[in-house]
Amino acid sequence: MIPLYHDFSEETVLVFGGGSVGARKARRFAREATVVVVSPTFDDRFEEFDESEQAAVDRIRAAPEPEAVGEWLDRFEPAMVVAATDHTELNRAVGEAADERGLLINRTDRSGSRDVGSVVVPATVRDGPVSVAVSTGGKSPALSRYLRQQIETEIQDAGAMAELTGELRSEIKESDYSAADRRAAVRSVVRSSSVWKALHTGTPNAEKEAERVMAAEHDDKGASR
Ligand SMILES: C[C@@]1(CC(=O)O)c2cc3[nH]c(cc4nc(cc5[nH]c(cc(n2)[C@H]1CCC(=O)O)[C@@](C)(CC(=O)O)[C@@H]5CCC(=O)O)C(CC(=O)O)=C4CCC(=O)O)c(CCC(=O)O)c3CC(=O)O
Ligand SMILES: NC(=O)C1=CN([C@@H]2O[C@H](COP(=O)(O)OP(=O)(O)OC[C@H]3O[C@@H](n4cnc5c(N)ncnc54)[C@H](O)[C@@H]3O)[C@@H](O)[C@H]2O)C=CC1
Repeated sequence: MIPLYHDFSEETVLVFGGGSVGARKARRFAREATVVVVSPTFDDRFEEFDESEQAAVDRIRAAPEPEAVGEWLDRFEPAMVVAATDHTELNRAVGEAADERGLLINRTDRSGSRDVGSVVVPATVRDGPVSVAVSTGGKSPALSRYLRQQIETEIQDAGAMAELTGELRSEIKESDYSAADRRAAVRSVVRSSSVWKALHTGTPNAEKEAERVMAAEHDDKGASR
């Protein structure tokens, strides 16, 4: 399996099953998508959603039979469907109906090899625009979760570093740096312990420090030519 990132803004994600797993997936996709959850019962976790999550998640109380699943997909035209019920036949019908319509499908009750369009939801860590996704190929979701917790501390302030180097990249694109010098300059900043330190301590001079590191790298290169 090969990880890709998918933009769900302006899209609908349709979840079948309002148990603990349905709640977790609904919350995950509510970050970007409009989420519709169809289920006869809803777990208490739905009550713990914050305001923006509540606003993005519609709950519909219904218990469709497997033959009726296609109608729900046609009604909401989702980009992705999540099968998260405890009803295997229904989850299978959701998978088939999504496949017939060429929609992405997440079978939460399955691991192992998958058909085209059948996707796995990884454990995800975020810091601003930076995200790290972990999957064990379905072998051990608990390990994905554990590794996600470890990575959380590793990527502290990576979001601020992404913003900072994003700006510097645009600036030096306008300058007379060669492509090779540009790469070396940005690399020197993301590897710089002094820039990371400035970001960790929240001092306002991270940008100045980054510019200093870049200029030193540029001078070094100039000197060696
Ligand atoms: C294939 C996959 C399909 C998918 O859902 O996309 C899948 C399938 C299954 N999970 C099961 C169980 C558990 N899942 C979790 C947790 C998570 N599961 C997630 C993803 C995935 N789970 C996909 C593969 C990811 C990968 O490749 O690693 C995470 C990462 C993302 C998320 O769901 O948001 C989220 C952690 C999020 C976080 O914390 O960051 C825990 C841990 C816990 O709850 O503490 C347990 C109990 C412990 C255990 O079993 O390991 C079962 C058995 C059910 C049963 O026994 O009935 C199946 C079905 C089967 O294996 O057949
Ligand atoms: N991918 C993952 O991370 C995990 C997946 N699982 C799998 O996910 C399934 C669900 O797990 P939980 O949420 O813990 O179970 P749960 O029992 O808490 O929730 C199941 C939900 O499905 C609903 N449901 C039943 N029939 C339905 C129908 N016809 N249409 C719509 N909704 C219906 C129930 O009302 C309930 O809200 C399990 O069967 C298991 O195979 C379990 C744990 C983790």
